[in-house]
Amino acid sequence: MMNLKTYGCTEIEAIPDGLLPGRVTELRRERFTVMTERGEVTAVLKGAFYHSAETRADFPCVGDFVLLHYNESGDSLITAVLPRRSKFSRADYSGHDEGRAKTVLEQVVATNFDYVFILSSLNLDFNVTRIMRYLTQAKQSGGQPVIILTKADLAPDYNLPLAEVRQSIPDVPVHAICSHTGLGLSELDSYLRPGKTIVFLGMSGVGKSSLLNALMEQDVMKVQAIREVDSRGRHTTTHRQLFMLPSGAMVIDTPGMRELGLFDADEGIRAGFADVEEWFRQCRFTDCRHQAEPGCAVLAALEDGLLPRERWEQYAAQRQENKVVQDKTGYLIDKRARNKTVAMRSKQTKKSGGGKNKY
Ligand SMILES: Nc1nc2c(ncn2[C@@H]2O[C@H](COP(=O)(O)OP(=O)(O)OP(=O)(O)O)[C@@H](O)[C@H]2O)c(=O)[nH]1
Ligand SMILES: [Zn+2]
Repeated sequence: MMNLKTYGCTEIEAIPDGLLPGRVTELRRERFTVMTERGEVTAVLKGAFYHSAETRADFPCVGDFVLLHYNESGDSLITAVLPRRSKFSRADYSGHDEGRAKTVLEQVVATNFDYVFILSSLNLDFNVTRIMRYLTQAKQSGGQPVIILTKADLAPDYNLPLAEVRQSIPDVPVHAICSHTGLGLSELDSYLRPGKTIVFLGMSGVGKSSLLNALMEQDVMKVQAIREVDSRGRHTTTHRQLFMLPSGAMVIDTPGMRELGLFDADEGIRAGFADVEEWFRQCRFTDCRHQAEPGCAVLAALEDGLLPRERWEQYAAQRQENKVVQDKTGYLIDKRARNKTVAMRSKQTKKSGGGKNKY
């Protein structure tokens, strides 16, 4: 029999009779996969849950420990979500018409992790300020941050940026790795202990899938280059979102976790270039592209030397780089909205009895 301790369950007080504890390893639409001491089961939420949950954040997500009514011959029923020791949430705008954000819902994307690996690549877009922004996010989550500098093979001398990060952020461990050669991976052993759970935070393309594959010692995730060719489906063989590593540690990798990294990239530019974007408000046209438009405040500021040309070029380069990331974010949001519409439609069909068998 599987012991739930293997899945990082520390202690559950007084389990009511007839209920079985488990950990959510996967969530698709409204169906959950839960690891329990009786093995892996599929489960749905008990109806009462929909009435008693006060906010969306109360609904279970990947990483949660839950209690369920075990059903041998069909879906088990999740009756409760146990208290979380850490969590990441994102703002969910999907319930609203475009451009008309009302109350923004909190959507939880991963829970009960011990470590937050902040991944940042050592290639050209290496940027300590961005790492610090992720660090703020990580600290709020309740997990313990660890900074991972990826693609060490692409840096002429990775010891330089490594020293720079260590100096700027002295209170957080920093490691340089290469998922392709395995360089530095053994330094991560101290985190990869049985029962420990890890999440990855970082921009698209920093090497999250590659690191997961390296730690899994097999290809469970497609890496970007391959994915662009087949253009569909992130996963190779599995839809799993909580991975058990050979070391006994676990990695949670949900689409929502990946989106967190994407959103931050855009925000990071806004925060890092406030001095540049401030000029935009003085442009004559609100949709000014700051190229050749009359009354463009940016062009005037460049002319007068009030905005250093170098700064403007840095900004433009970052924006360009981020465009790829934003397109991807848009794609994910669209996809989420589509899935939701489909789910709602099927619910309505069920309600009106359209989907039922005829006698
Ligand atoms: N040279 C080098 N390239 C790497 C390394 N790790 C990942 N890459 C490459 O970087 C690209 C992106 O890697 P992924 O692992 O797909 O990145 P990701 O963070 O999962 O990206 P998203 O799925 O968009 O979130 C791929 O072309 C990888 O081959 C590394 O250690 N060294
Ligand atoms: Zn302008």
